Amino acid sequence: MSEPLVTFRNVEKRFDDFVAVRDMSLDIHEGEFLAIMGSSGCGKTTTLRMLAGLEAPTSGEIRIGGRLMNDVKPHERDTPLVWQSLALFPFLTARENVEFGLKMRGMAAAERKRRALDWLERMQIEAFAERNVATLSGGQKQRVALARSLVMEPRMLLLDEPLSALDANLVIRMQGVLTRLQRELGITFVYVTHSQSEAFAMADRVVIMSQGDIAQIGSPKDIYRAPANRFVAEFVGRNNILSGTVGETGGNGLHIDTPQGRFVAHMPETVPAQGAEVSFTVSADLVTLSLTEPEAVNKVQATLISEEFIGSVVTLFFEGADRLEFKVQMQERALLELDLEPGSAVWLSWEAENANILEDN
Ligand SMILES: Nc1ncnc2c1ncn2[C@@H]1O[C@H](COP(=O)(O)OP(=O)(O)OP(=O)(O)O)[C@@H](O)[C@H]1O
Repeated sequence: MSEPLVTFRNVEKRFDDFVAVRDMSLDIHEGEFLAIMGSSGCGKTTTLRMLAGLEAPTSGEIRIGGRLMNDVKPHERDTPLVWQSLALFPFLTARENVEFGLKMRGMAAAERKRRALDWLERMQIEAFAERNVATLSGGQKQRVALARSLVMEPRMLLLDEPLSALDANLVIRMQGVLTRLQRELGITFVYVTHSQSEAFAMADRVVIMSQGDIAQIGSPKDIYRAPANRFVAEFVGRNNILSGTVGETGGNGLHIDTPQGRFVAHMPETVPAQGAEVSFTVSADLVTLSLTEPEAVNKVQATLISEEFIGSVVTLFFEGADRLEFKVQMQERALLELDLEPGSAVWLSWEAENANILEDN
């Protein structure tokens, strides 16, 4: 693979005694869409600000295109940042804001106007081109800010919650617009968000951060199907997490004894010793629900507690032995055929290959 565009090597950022980013090592490749996700205060924005040159790392190295960037000022970089609270010029129109950078580069008036209008149109706000930005809504301003950065066709764009002020429908539309543009233009996107659906829908790779550390880096599918640790498993998606001790190994997989019964998981690359404590996850959409006892290796009896509908997908919450919560996700249509109500007793089952052993508990 070619040299990464960006490398973080053992980067730490401290504010006095507080460690906001700890020993971060990360490569970002040219043309990649990388999302950084995590709960509030985990260090996402600090990471992005270091990349933009707005904060200097306390230790470690950040390189862009091979060049050491630790002390390079923001204006000497080709890495514009689109913020939650964006610094548009309030006394200019939307179009003038978008044109600003091109004007600074000395582009002729007609050409920069054409380009600014083109980008405002792509962001679906051409109707507001001649309006003073101070009179625009938060979501309209966010799109002007995106147009203003994209019109410069930078090599890399840093985005901090750029869609946070938009309503749900517009978020989905803008996700489509941004991913298409990113692929077409080949710009490297580093995109900070606390929204899992946004990160997973758009990014090639997702970095999950927890209290200044990287908890996992991987494709959305890898992180969704094979969370590496309990933090990621709880943070991402609808995972069932079971814990127990390793029974005999070999044969058809790893046997794990838990308070809910003995289960079989497919053999992980590093086989834990007999008697070791392990946890494994099963995605809620990989659990099968039956009214009668199924012919399955892994099965539990459980009682329905509640249901949660999001669009046509429903998540069912069950209680199993030892009061463990189980989640099952299915299409609403399939649920209707089962005719369940709170208190209904069912069987839940899953394949051994869908049990993912956590690398650390
Ligand atoms: N200039 C600063 N001085 C002191 N502490 C800071 C400073 N900037 C950030 N921090 C602290 O560092 C931690 C990480 O902050 P950061 O803004 O990177 O979090 P985040 O993951 O982007 O959170 P959010 O999703 O809430 O924006 C927080 O605890 C924050 O209070």
